Amino acid sequence: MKPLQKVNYYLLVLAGLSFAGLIYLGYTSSSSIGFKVPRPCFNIAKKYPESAGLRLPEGLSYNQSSVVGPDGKVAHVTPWLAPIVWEGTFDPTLIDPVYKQQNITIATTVFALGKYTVFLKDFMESAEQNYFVGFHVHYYIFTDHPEEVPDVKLGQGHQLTVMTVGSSNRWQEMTLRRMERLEKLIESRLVNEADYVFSLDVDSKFYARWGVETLGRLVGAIHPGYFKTQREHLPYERRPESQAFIPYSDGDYYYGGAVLGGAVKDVYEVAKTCREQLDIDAAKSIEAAWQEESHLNKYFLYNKPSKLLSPEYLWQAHLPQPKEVKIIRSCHVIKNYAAVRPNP
Ligand SMILES: CC(=O)N[C@H]1[C@@H](OP(=O)(O)OP(=O)(O)OC[C@H]2O[C@@H](n3ccc(=O)[nH]c3=O)[C@H](O)[C@@H]2O)O[C@H](CO)[C@H](O)[C@@H]1O
Ligand SMILES: [Mn+2]
Repeated sequence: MKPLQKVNYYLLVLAGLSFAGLIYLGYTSSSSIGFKVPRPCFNIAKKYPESAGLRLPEGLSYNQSSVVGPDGKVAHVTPWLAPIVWEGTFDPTLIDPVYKQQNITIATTVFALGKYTVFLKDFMESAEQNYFVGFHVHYYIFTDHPEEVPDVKLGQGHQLTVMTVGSSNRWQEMTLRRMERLEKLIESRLVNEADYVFSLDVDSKFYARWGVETLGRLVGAIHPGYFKTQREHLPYERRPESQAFIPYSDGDYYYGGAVLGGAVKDVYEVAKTCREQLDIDAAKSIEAAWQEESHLNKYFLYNKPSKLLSPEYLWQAHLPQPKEVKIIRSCHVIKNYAAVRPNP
């Protein structure tokens, strides 16, 4: 090889190595705590702005979104064009095979502390009939009574881990600490173990399919009690001293605290932010009107979910079923508060 050819050759090798290095960095440095990067593309967050989140500027004046229009028809999209999942908006025969190809795992956290372990059997048995049947599901059951976790036969691809945690003597504390525990679980395990995560209330039962149609970057469920309510009457936290404060002039949907889901990375941001806001409130001895549900509503107001689940996915047994709700997929059971909660 002539000297000039040699230099060219070395330059080519160097360029090749640098290119390989760049690809490697793209794969490994896309997130600070090393989230499982969605398959073949790297730096997806940079490439697709949607992954960076849909923020609403504070102080903006806009009309409230309606879930049921004046014609009695339900809305299938939000004003920021996120789908609202209702019966008839998706086709299981098409959507299941599409998601099957992705070989995804859906982590699901369920808290059953104190006397709430009584809800586990019905929750788990009905989940096994309806919840992501045929997909990889990993339940993480948080409880202070591990011996009370029922032995429910799990379907193919479903597994369960019991997470033993300390007890609390206030029910508010048990529900409030879910955000912190979810944040820690994501950091320690879910970053490597799952693609999506749902955090669900245990005092409920599944009656119909809850599947891959519910997956998205950031997912919330419209609370069944308030989907026809004017914004000024929504039960948001209204005291400016709380971090969950939302002014009467603001707000669109009211989301139930019983459902939080999405891609692991996005749910991590919710859990971390809400935990921080809850800590600030606690230091000021203020507890939001509906505990973490109030903080979740604040988060979702300014960081728009990419998909909303209709009240089909979060119903309550004491409510009459209106004509807009064709099917109830998951329903909160009627509970005797005095019997299951340690304090009023
Ligand atoms: C339908 C809906 O959106 N429900 C929300 C609502 O009332 P709920 O009456 O549904 O709250 P809840 O009593 O079910 O508590 C929320 C969850 O915390 C856990 N838990 C609670 C108490 C206890 O002693 N042991 C225990 O394990 C359990 O997983 C339960 O499902 O407001 C709560 C906070 O105020 C939560 O935001 C709930 O998600
Ligand atoms: Mn509940």
